Amino acid sequence: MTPVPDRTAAGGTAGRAAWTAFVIASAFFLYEFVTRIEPSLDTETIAAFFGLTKSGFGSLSSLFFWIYAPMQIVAGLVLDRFGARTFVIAGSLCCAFGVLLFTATDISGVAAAGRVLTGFGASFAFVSALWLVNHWFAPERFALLSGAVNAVGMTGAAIGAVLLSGLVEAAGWRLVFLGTGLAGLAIAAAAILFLREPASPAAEADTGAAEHIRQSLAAVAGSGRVWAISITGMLFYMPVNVYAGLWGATELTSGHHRSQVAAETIVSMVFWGMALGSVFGGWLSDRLGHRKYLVLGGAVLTALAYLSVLYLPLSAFAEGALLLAGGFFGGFQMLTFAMAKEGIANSVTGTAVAFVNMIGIAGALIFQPLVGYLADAAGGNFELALATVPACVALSALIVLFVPEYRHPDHISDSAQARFPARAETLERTVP
Ligand SMILES: N[C@@H](Cc1c[nH]cn1)C(=O)NCC(=O)O
Repeated sequence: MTPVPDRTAAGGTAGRAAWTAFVIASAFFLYEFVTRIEPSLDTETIAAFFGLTKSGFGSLSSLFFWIYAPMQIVAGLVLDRFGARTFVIAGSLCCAFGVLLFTATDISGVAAAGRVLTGFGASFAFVSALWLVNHWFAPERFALLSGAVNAVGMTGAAIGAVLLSGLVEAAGWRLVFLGTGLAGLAIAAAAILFLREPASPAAEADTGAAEHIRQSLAAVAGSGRVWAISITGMLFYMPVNVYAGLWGATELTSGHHRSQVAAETIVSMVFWGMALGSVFGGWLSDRLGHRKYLVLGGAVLTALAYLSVLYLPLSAFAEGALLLAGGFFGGFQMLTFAMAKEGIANSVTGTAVAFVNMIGIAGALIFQPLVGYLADAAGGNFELALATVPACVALSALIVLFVPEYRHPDHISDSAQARFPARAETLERTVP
């Protein structure tokens, strides 16, 4: 067992350093979320500027994800070995320089290199934030604070998109990209000046690169429990990627005859619900000291909400309210990160979080085109193709039912042991 460092972050200098790390890492996550959606703010002008067709522009924009997804596991491995500070600084710099390169050129190949650099830097944001939360704060605060990181990303991106589209209209996309590039440099500067490394097993690690990779991957990718949780997370996250992120508005306009603006507004409820639900779910889970049945209950309620929106004759208001609820209970999928990392040693937290995230993002790369293909095969019937959304979420509930609720001793702090000895013992036991 790895000794549990003092992660109580109760106040004083340690408390300040912990909260500073939380704010900087959340700001980096929010920032990378803005950079990923930024090209969508003025697709036609940007495509025309680089002389690209719609599909060429789509490919240019999606380069972000092609580097972001595989880099997750690399990010997790290096965080566990070297700590987070260097990678938050380097990641935010790469993200920012990628945006600046994109705006400085009129050659599509150079813009593509900029997009790859942005995706590369961005890949460190989410995993670093959860790694810092894990190592700066007590284990009983992980679910709440990781949910809060998610909420910052979601609300920041939602509000940022509205603000930035206004600015793009007023000042043009290149100036807005220049501004966001500079904002990234400001985050890197804040990290250089204020981000402190927490006490973690990385500080004492002396294994060679090959041995570290072998041991960490064996602990994470070699664990059936981690695989089951990752697939649960992927299926549970599927409505966000597939419904809210791509096809939901199309289904509401074509199947439910909503206007484009009404459909976009209704779909945006998913993100607001998620922001609230990931914080509430995390808070409740930390309070109860349980994860599994909250994931299960959240998934069942999410599936019911999407089933109702897809197949019941409802008013626009009721659709919005149900998607808010679907997003809210969908926010409970953030608990899959806590479940995965808590089952194994503290020294591989970054790799575990990164693995769950990578599988979740891979789901988007599979399901987004799959639903499009199903809709085409069904003669353009999205209502039918989107049955996969509640079906996947229901499947996630079924899978998590068979995942044991288990907490490795590294993730039970001394204070929790002292306060709840019986609960600590129960959590350590494998409960089917
Ligand atoms: N909530 C995650 C995605 C996820 C993966 N598995 C379960 N949930 C998320 O938003 N990650 C942020 C990212 O961009 O990587």
